Amino acid sequence: MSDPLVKICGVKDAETAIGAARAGADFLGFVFFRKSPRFVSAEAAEEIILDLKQASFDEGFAMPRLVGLFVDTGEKELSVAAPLLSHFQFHGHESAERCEELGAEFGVEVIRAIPVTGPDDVAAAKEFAEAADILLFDAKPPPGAVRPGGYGASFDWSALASYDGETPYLLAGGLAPENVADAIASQKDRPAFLGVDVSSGVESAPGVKDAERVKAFLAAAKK
Ligand SMILES: O=C(O)c1ccccc1N[C@@H]1O[C@H](COP(=O)(O)O)[C@@H](O)[C@H]1O
Repeated sequence: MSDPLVKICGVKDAETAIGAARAGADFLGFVFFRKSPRFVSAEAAEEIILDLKQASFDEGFAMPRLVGLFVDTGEKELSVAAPLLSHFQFHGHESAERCEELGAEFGVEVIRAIPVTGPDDVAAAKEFAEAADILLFDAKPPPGAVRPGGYGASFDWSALASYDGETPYLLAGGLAPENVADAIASQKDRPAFLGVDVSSGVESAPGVKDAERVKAFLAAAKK
C-alpha cells in the first residue's frame, strides 16, 4: 500500500494551515457552510492561503491541495471561492451530473461525500464513479444534526469491503490520532483506498483546531 494521503479539514487560521502543511498534510479543507462552527468566508480563506504560500516558499515545505467544502451552494458563491481551490468537496444534494458540470465549469477536481451507515450506502457510491475524482466515505450525521458532517461520528469501516469501484476514496468520520492507524490498517488490502480525512478529532472544541493533535494525527497516519 502506498503512503495514505491525509486531509485536515476545517482550517480557520493561518497558524493551523501552516502547522498542518509543515507536518505533511496533503489536503487542507475550508468549510464554506455557514451552519458549521468551522465556517470561513472566501475572503478569510484567501488571507490564510496567502500566508500559507509565503511560508511554503520561505521554508520549502510542499503546498497541500486546497479543498472547499460546500453544501448545496449556489454558483455565485462557488465562483468566488473556486480560484483559491484545487478541489470542491460536496456534502449536499449535488447529483452526479451536477458534480461533473461544476468540476468542469470551475476547473477543479471533485470530492463527493457519501454518508455511510452500512454496505448498502457504499453500493450507492457507484452513481458517482465517473462524476467524482475522489469519493469521501463519511459517517451519516446523528439524528437532529444541523449539518451533514463534522460531528466526530464514525461507522463500521468493514462496510467498505463491499466497495469494488476504481474511483479512489478517502475514509472520514470520527477519526483521531488514537484510531487513525487502525482505520488505515483496516483498508490495507483495498486498492482504491487513498487516505483519511479528519476534522473534529484534531480539535479542542468545535471549530478550534489543536496544533498538537493535528501533528499527532499526521504522525500516526504517516507512520
Ligand atoms: O466539519 C463540518 O462542520 C462539516 C460541515 C458540513 C459537512 C461536513 C463537515 N465536515 C466533514 O465531515 C467529515 C468528518 O468529520 P469529523 O472528522 O468526523 O469531524 C470531514 O470531511 C469533515 O470535513
